Order: sequence, then C-alpha cells, then structure tokens
Amino acid sequence: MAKPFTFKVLATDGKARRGVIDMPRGEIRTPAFMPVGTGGTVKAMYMDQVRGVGADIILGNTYHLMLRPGAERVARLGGLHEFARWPHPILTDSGGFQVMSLSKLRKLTEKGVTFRSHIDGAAYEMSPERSIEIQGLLDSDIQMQLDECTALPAELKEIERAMELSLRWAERCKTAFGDQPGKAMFGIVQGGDNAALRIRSAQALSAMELKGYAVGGLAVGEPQAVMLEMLDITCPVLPHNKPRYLMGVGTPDDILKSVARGIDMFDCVMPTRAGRHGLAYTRRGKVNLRNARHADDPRPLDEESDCPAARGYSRAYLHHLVRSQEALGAMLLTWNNLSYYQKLMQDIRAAIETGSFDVRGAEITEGWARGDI
Ligand SMILES: Nc1nc2c(CCc3ccccc3)c3nc[nH]c3cc2c(=O)[nH]1
Repeated sequence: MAKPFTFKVLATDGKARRGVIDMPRGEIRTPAFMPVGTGGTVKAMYMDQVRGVGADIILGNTYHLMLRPGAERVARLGGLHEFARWPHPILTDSGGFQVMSLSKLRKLTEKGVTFRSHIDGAAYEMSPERSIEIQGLLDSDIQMQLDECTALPAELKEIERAMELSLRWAERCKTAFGDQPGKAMFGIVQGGDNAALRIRSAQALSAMELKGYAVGGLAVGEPQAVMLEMLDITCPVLPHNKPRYLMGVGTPDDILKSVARGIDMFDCVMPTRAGRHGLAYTRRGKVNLRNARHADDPRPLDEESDCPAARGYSRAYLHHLVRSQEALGAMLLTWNNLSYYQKLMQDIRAAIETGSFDVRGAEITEGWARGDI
C-alpha cells in the first residue's frame, strides 16, 4: 500500500506551527512556500534549480493544463511529474478560480462552470467531478476542490450563495476523489470578509474530515487587515492536526503575519513574476534593476546569499540584461527571488523551532518593506 498522507506538528510558537507533511513523493517542511508552476513549468527556471533553492513542492494548474496540452495527453505521457521532470510533490488548483479570472463567456450553475478557452475560444465544461478527474490525470499529489471564489467587495447574499455552493461542490469532490491513500484532496474555506460565513464554511468542511484545508477567497485585492482578520476567525475553527494553505499569499510581511495566525502553506506569483519584470528581493529590501542608477554598480545583489544569482553577478550586469530584455535577466532574477523566499521560509521554520518566531518576525523581514535600495 502506498505510504499514506500524514501531517505532523513538530513545534509551535504561539499560533505558529512548524510541521511536516509526508507523502509518497517526498516530504514538505512547513511553513512552506510553493513556487507557482502553472503550465507545468516554473517560468524561467530549470526544475533542478527550483529544487536547489529548497522548494519541496510546486503548484500546477488544472485550467491551463486542460486547455494546453490537455489532461489526457499529459496522462498518456506519464503524468505531470514525468512530463515536467519534477519527481517531488505537486499541488494543483481545481481551475474554478482561473476560469473566473481568465476565461471568456463563462456560465456558472449548480452542475459546474461552462466557459470558453482564453487561448482559442473552444467551449469547455468543468464540474467538480471533471476537475477531480483532470487532477487525477495529471497525477497531482494534493488536489483542490472546485470552488467559487467571490471577488471582494460583494453583497452578503452573493458571498453566502458562493460559499454554500462551494460546500456542495466540496462534498461532490470528496466523493469523486474517493480513497487515494498517498494523495490528498483539500477543501477550500470561502465566505468573503464575513465572519459568520467563514465560520460556517470552516465548520462544514471540518466535518467532512478532509486531509487538509485551504483558506480561499482572499488575496483578491482586500486590505491586509481584512485578510488577517479572516485568518483570526477561520484558523481556530479548522482541525489543529491538518495542514492549512492560504491561497495566493503573499509578500514576506503577509507570510509572517499569516504564519503567526496558524497558516502552514503559501503560494504566490510575486517572486517569479517580479523576476521577469526586473525586480529583485534581497534581505535589505527590493532592488529595481531597471533603474539606471545600477548601470555602474559592481556589487552583487547580496554577497552573503548562497544563491549564485545573488552572489555572482554585478548589479550593472543585471541592469544591462534587464534593459536589453535578455532571457538571462529573467532567469537570474527569478532564481534570486525564489531563493530569497525559500530562505525566508527556512528562517521562519527555524524561529518557530527555537521559540523565537514572534520576536524574530520583524527581524526576518526587516529589509522587505524598504523600497528600492
Ligand atoms: N481555487 C481557488 N484558488 C484561489 C487562488 C489560486 C491559487 C493557485 C493555486 C495553484 C496554482 C496557481 C494559483 C488564489 N490566488 C489568490 N487568491 C486566490 C483564491 C483562490 C480561491 O479562493 N480558490
């Protein structure tokens, strides 16, 4: 029998948890940052580099992969791990969020969502059952339920309708997923910025005894204070011994404050997207390499970093690459940024282990908030 999916909390510091998820394809040290690999690639990175910066798991995307190259084709080619040469755990989103944010002519009913591809306009239908089927064809290790994420601000009755639909879809996804010991299907808490709806959603999902829980419906433009308040309300209602994944978050400051409220897993396009736009994250703040003031600067981004991209190239060279739109510019800055995020998570895990998380929090990201240095 395949090794089952297990989560252990190894240490706590206040509400912050240091844990580990153990799966057949490897373990995931939490709190974890999961690089986004939407179309089966972490853009501008070799998978060996992604592993090299310390990532235990990457994200894939049902919506993008079902449109191109197609879920059945990926299955025929051995599944997403084989296709993309990433043998470690993969978490895939269910696709609903991307349908609502990317596709055209979408229609949402009890059955599921019908939409037209943003690539070639072809018509598709995505039901909870089809979403789980596609994630199975991709051989995804952690599969997300199909849900409806309400854009904020929204009318209370609209938030309630979407939250209740998502609960019915969670039941259908749980049934469709069945019993796959080495894999997991996570429920997604909805409920917008309303405390009562968040509590109802978290309670109903907890009663389904799923292997993990995501907090969705956030990182959709709401103020950080609203996001954090929803975590204060939601996390205590979720089971202590199951992983909690905050979808789409976030900046180092968001991550610190969310770990402090009991979140274990994060994903965000920022480090990779910023890298492709010439922005470098360093311990002493952000550096916009497009800025002409770097043109003659011989210093590396961070000589103390163990990432070759941060230590081995001058800012002048990086500025030149970015200004010339050379592919190497995006590659080196993405490498630097993912390394920065993984170092941040490593420092957070260490701080929780030594009981110094709440004190060290500010110190860990002291440079983050500073602007261009
Ligand atoms: N299913 C779902 N996804 C969300 C994402 C995408 C995360 C994702 C997972 C896997 C690959 C890419 C992106 C969100 N991103 C920001 N806020 C988000 C909210 C939700 C949400 O409520 N539900």
